[in-house]
Amino acid sequence: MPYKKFEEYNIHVTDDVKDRYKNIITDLGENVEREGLLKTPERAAKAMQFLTQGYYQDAAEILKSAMFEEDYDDMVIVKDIELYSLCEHHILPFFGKAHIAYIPNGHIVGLSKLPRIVDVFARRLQVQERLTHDILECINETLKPKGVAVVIEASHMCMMMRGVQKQNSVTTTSGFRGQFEKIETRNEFLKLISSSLS
Ligand SMILES: Nc1nc2c(ncn2[C@@H]2O[C@H](COP(=O)(O)OP(=O)(O)OP(=O)(O)O)[C@@H](O)[C@H]2O)c(=O)[nH]1
Ligand SMILES: [Zn+2]
Repeated sequence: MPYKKFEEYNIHVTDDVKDRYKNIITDLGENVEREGLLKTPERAAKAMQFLTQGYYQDAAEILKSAMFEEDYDDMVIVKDIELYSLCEHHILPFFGKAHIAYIPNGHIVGLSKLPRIVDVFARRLQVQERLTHDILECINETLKPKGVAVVIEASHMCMMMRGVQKQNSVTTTSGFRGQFEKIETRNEFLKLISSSLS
């Protein structure tokens, strides 16, 4: 998908999405003309566009914008990165934490860029497994580190508010590339994030 600024996309899509929300709310049995709902289609359209803005952002460009030459070749971990995404099956939220580690290979990356790319991939219709791999592969292909690891723990509203209605289940997904495929390196990472794991 071509990269387009969120603001550009925002302007021309809002009216179409707003009209569709009007129809959905009416079909659900509500009166869209009552005072409390008058602005709801527009608010919902803006909220949904915000939550899916990742389609119009380029995660690799974000990483490339802050890569610095550096000899450091030990593990770098950013843990407890909160994330909010939408499950592609029900368009209901899933939310939790991402933990990311990499071992530099001549370049380090600006730390804030890791949470930023989590948001880029989370703000799309997702499954947790693909979200995990999107983040992993983006770092692997762009930064070309000696190793990269991503762990995501999340709760899915589609399993809480409806369906199976389980309030306490947490889903963990993980991906490991390069040196993290070695058990000792992987274990060191898991130990360092263990206080954050549920
Ligand atoms: N693997 C995976 N499954 C997910 C994710 N988010 C939601 N799901 C599941 O997607 C599945 C869709 O299954 P279906 O049987 O087609 O849908 P459903 O009838 O609404 O299923 P129930 O949720 O069991 O009521 C469900 O089992 C959800 O729990 C995710 O991120 N990863
Ligand atoms: Zn779901």
